[in-house]
Amino acid sequence: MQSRAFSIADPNIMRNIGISAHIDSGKTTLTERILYYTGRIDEIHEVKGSDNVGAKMDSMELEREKGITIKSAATYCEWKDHHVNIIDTPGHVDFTVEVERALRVLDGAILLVCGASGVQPQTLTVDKQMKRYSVPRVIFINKLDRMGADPWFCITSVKERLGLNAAAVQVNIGIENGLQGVVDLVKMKALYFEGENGDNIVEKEIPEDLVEMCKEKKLELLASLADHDPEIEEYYLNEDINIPIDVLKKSIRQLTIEQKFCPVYMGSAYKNKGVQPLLDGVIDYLPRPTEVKNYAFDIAKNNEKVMTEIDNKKPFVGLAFKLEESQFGQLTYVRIYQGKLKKGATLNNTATKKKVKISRMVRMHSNEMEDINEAGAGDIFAIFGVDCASGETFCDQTINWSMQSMHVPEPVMSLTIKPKKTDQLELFLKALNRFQREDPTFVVKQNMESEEIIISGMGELHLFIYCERMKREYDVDLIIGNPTVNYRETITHKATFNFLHKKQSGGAGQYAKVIGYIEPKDQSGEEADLSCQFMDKTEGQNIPNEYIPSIEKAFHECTKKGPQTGYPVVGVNYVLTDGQTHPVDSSSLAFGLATKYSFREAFQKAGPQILEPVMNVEVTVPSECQGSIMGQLVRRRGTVTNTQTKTGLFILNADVPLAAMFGYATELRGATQGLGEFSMEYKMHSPVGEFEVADVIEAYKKKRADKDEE
Ligand SMILES: Nc1nc2c(ncn2[C@@H]2O[C@H](COP(=O)(O)OP(=O)(O)OP(=O)(O)O)[C@@H](O)[C@H]2O)c(=O)[nH]1
Repeated sequence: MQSRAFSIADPNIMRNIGISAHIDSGKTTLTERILYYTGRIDEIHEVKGSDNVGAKMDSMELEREKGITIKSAATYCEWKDHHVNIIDTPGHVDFTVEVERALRVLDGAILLVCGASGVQPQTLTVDKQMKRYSVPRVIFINKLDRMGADPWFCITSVKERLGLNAAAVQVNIGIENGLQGVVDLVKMKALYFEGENGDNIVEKEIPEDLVEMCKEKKLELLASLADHDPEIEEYYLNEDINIPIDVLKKSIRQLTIEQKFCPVYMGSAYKNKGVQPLLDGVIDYLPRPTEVKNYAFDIAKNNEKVMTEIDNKKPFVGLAFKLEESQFGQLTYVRIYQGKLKKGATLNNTATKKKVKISRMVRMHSNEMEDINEAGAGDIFAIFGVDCASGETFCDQTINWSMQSMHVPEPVMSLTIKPKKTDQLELFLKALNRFQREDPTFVVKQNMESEEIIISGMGELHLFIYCERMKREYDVDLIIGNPTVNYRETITHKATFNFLHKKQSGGAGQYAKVIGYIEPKDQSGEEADLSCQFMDKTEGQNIPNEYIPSIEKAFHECTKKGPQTGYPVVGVNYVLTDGQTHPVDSSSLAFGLATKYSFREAFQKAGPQILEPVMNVEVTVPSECQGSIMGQLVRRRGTVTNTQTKTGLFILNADVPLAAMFGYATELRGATQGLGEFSMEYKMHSPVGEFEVADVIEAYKKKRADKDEE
């Protein structure tokens, strides 16, 4: 471990960037190259390389084996006197919360697109996330050395499928095996990457055969900027491509930061072509921390929205955005939104109200670290030995601010697990506890009746990875149950209730009457409203105020377990309009029970519906498998949403219920001699088909009956 004290970095020469993409697009490979060219590592190791070293960023053993990045690692490097923090974000859809967390703290991103496949399902997801957090991006079209690569097809798919105003700032020189370099359209110069690892950039004139194309592409670039920039419009209308470099760069920078434009770079990380100009692009076009607006909520002032300022003199505000268990204790990644931090300082955790002393600060370089004594506004670093959960805010003791909370998606799938041997129970619980603190989408619940542990997450692979880590890191063997889909229940129309709960024979009596209705929530907004809300619309004192809280509580209790499937109820309002009490026999207990019965009764009348998670599935197969693939997905209740054919490949998108996707990997492999690939991401919850409803209800009844028998 190296130890080097750093002085505070100037936020004006700082960039906080992430690299996001569809699985296998080459993020790890690209990051590895970036670390190499910036001098952070001396050698290049391939992701699935035969040298057994593995790329630097994939620090977990499991990651190396699988060759996929499942945990984001933060690192930093220096490029042309700039200090660049990079978060390598995982690409697989099952790990989106890691991507979201990374995007939350970044000021800009590289959106990586595979040069042969263009926009893929996960590209859509990360793009949506970038839009949600207003992250400006530059695009890198990678793998241009691959068979079938076509940067112009990719740019069209970026424009059409992501709806981005994107244009190339480069033109490739050669393609596939013949990829030689790129033309820089801003400077109108050809760039070649010579030497064993492409370290040596040689600038030449544009090759004769590309001159016309470069002129055309430069005009396209000007056209994309002209709509938003009158100065560029002049050049464009005059078809004047000899625009001064600084004028063009200034426009690209401004429009990129405003998210009105995305400059597109291209090359091949693997073949060491085009990475250094991309780094220049990060510095030239992505924002400094000082150019990004961030807000916090002032808890002392009733959560008033306040703007944080990248200013070292202001009180410290930092967000813990990622936790990792390391051999030295819990490692917490922090992004500073305001102020600076010195080792030894004491901070407040706004969520827990606990004071914490910062005794060790480090900068991470994958799984290695460097000790630092202080860090300043805008920077990203890590602290040791601080007890907190991800998403919590730390403040200087003079203020009490909270950064906005992060969007955490609902888990869509569950598994029951238990340790094979009872003496492993303690380790088993310890591991579960740790995984939960690291990952808010990994949810652990105990079924009180069966004493089973149920883990829920974002998909099969997500849960599988945790089971695997349990074995490898804690040596706990598991008994794993069948995966189940997380259904939800809702209603389709309004239904009234008028329910009297009365028990007045012997002992203390019970009397409570509730009148009102339940109704589905308004779903006209962009995102589904899954909350359940209690509304008190009573007038007068037919139900005294003291009973209202127990009615509200009982309603929320009911929504935790829907009557048909035992899964939660979503998107329902319970509106109380009137009621009745008895001078002696009414009580909170009686009103609680009346509410439960009224809800159950009204629910049956309100057109109950069971919802299931539906996935956006993308399958890529050799063209000749087209027919069988369509058939497979239709049998799995899929609805085809898009198909395309490209250089011998057939690409199909379909919405398919998650419950129908179990075992698909094996079926696809069988039908395509192992040549087919698929990926899926959660899209929405939709009503279960009419033929399947009975099965889902039956399965729930059977489960309950089995439990009763036990
Ligand atoms: N031909 C070619 N292959 C590449 C290129 N970049 C990466 N690859 C290969 O593509 C595969 C995936 O690369 P990774 O760098 O692991 O991709 P990733 O996006 O980090 O993958 P995940 O973390 O699993 O999403 C590896 O076999 C790489 O060697 C490239 O420019 N050209």
